Amino acid sequence: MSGEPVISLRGVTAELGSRPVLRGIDLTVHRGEVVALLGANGSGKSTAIRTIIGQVPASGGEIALFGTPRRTFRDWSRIGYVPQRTTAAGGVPATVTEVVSAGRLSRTRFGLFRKADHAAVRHALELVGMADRAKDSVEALSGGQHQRVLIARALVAEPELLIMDEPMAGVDLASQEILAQTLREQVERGITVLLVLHELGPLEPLIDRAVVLRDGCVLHDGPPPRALGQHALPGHDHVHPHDEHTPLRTGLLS
Ligand SMILES: Nc1ncnc2c1ncn2[C@@H]1O[C@H](COP(=O)(O)OP(=O)(O)OP(=O)(O)O)[C@@H](O)[C@H]1O
Repeated sequence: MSGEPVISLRGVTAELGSRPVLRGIDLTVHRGEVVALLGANGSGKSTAIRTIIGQVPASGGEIALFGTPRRTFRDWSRIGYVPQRTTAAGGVPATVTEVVSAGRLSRTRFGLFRKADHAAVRHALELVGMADRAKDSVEALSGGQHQRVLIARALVAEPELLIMDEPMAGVDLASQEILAQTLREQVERGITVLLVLHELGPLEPLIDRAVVLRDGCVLHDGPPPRALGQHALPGHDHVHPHDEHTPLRTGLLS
C-alpha cells in the first residue's frame, strides 16, 4: 500500500488500572486502506482504538495521526469516531437530527449552523437510510437504526478517517446491509477506515488488511482470510461441532 500513513503506532503500551492492556503495538494504516482489528474478547482492541483517539493515555511508544504526533494533533474534524454502541446510548433524550448535528459542530464557527451544515446533516441521514426518522427520538430506534445514526454522526463532518468499534454488534441484518453499502460508498470516495470487528461478515469484501491482537500484542498483520472466512486465520483452534473435516486452527476471534 503506497498511501501515506494516516495512523501510525510504534511500540504503544497502555495500562488500565495497573493492568497492562497494550504491550507494544505496532500498527500502520495508510490512506485509503480499510483495516479490521480482530481478536478475542479482552485482547485490547477497544483499548487500542481509544488510545489512538486519546481517550486512554499511552504509557509508552509513539502515536501519529496524519503524520502529526498525537499529543499535538488538533484537527479532530478529520476523524469520525463510532464508539461501541453500549457506551454511546447514554439515555439522553435527543432527536436523530440533534445527535447527527453534534457530529458537525467541529466544522462550524462557534457552533452556528449554516445552510451547508444543515444540508450535510440531511445528507448523512440519507446515506444511512434514516432521513425519514430525522425528527424521532433516538430512544425510539432499534439497535441497528441507532447504530446507523451514530455512523451518520461520524460521517457528517466529512472525515478522512473513520474509526469504528464493532459497528455491526447488535445490528439487524437489514441495517448491516445498509451499513456495508454506506461504508462501500465512503471507501470508494477514498476514506481510510480502522474498525474493530468480531467477524468480517458483510464487510469482508471491503477489508484490505486484518490485524489480529492477542493479549495486547499484534499476532497477525496481513491479508484478511477472504476465501475461507474468519476461521482460516492462523492459530484458530476453535472446533465447530459441524466440521466434517480436520478442525481448522484459529482461536483468535472468540
Ligand atoms: N476500565 C478498565 N479498567 C481495568 N481493566 C479494563 C478496563 N476496561 C477494560 N479492561 C480490561 O482490559 C482488557 C482489554 O479490554 P478491551 O475492551 O480493550 O478488549 P477488547 O479486545 O476490545 O474486548 P471486547 O471484544 O470484549 O470488546 C480486558 O482484559 C478488560 O477486562
